[in-house]
Amino acid sequence: MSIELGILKDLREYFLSGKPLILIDENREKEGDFVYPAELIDESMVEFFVRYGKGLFCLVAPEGDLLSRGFFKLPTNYGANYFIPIDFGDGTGISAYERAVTCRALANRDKKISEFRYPGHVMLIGSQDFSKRRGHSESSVELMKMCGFKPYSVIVEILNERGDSHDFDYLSKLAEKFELKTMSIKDVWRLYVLSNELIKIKSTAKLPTEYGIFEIVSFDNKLDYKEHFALVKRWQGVPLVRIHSECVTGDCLSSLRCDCGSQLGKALKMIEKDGGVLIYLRQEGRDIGLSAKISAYELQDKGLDTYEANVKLGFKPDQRDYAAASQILKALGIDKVRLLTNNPNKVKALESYGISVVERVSLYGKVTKFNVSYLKTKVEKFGHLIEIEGSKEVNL
Ligand SMILES: Nc1nc2c(ncn2[C@@H]2O[C@H](COP(=O)(O)OP(=O)(O)OP(=O)(O)O)[C@@H](O)[C@H]2O)c(=O)[nH]1
Ligand SMILES: [Mg+2]
Ligand SMILES: [Mg+2]
Ligand SMILES: [Zn+2]
Repeated sequence: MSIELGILKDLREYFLSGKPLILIDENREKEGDFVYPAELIDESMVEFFVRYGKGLFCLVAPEGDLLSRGFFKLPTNYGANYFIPIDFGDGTGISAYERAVTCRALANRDKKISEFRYPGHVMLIGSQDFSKRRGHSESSVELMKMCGFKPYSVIVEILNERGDSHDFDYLSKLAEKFELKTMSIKDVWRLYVLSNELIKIKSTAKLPTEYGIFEIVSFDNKLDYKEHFALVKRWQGVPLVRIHSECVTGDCLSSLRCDCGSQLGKALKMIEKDGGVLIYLRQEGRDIGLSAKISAYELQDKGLDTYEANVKLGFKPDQRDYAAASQILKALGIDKVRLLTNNPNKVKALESYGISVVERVSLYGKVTKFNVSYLKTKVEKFGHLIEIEGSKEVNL
């Protein structure tokens, strides 16, 4: 059994043992929620959520499921996906026992809104596509499904003694005190990518190029809905693979500010000769987009380096995720690669998504007086393995 399936099996047993998970959103909200399967929740778990969570007690279901059963959205001016809060049964609705009954009733797919009272005391949230929104709602529902429960979760934000919901230290102390498991939404995303086939081959055509004749392949992509594509040359054994992030300035305009264009040409030559795959990821500007990259260049013209400029603009130094690349490789029937890169983070990222990198093959681009400081920053701040002085491609 893969490690991931083992994790999910353990998690199922953990929930069945009557313990909630602490799910941490480290990127967007920087908050932690208790999460528990709606079909299992009972009075004592609701009481625990209310006593130790203290945030908004919510029941999450896929948006389409709620709409199809007649539940309706509350108006919102900022995109929150709250639905009308509900009660099941004819009591006051607020007791721990009654809120547990309401959650379990909603988890019974046959029950329509007409069997509930509203507005009630259990806030309903519609979860959306996990590929489009990576919040507590989406990740908790997907986690329920991956653990073999129905797609209904109960969540509540965890507030510390002062009522602050952004206290990671408090979360780890609470986890220790009650021996609770914690996971990040990023962990859930990785399990989701490993458990679901989100990218499939769509079309394949012949593409004669100056470097030789390749097959160009497009994909149906339900992972991030971007138009990544691949160039393939039939290979023997473990394929030579280049995972190339889009760089319009380098790849199309032969910019000398970076080494992307020369890397692309070199990679195509090597793949044409050895056989293998070039995956072209639509991740312009280390995934900040072209116009933001030009703003980053503007800051670099004023003296910031490529790392500092991203951060100054409010981005991470490198926004990229390689989940799509891993699924494209699997769609092409590849799970072992010889990877053309100087970037150790790409190797680590691919391996975290289940691709084994049997060899890293350096791919030096041109070193020019226009890109030497950019390359030095990549070595010093991103850990890239480029021997600038040693590179044969130097024309300073
Ligand atoms: N934000 C930002 N992105 C840049 C800058 N210069 C180049 N890029 C982007 O960096 C990415 C480089 O992609 P790759 O060459 O595939 O990856 P890498 O990190 O250089 O690692 P290698 O595999 O060793 O080439 C592209 O998306 C470029 O658009 C810059 O100054 N700022
Ligand atoms: Mg949240
Ligand atoms: Mg590069
Ligand atoms: Zn570039």
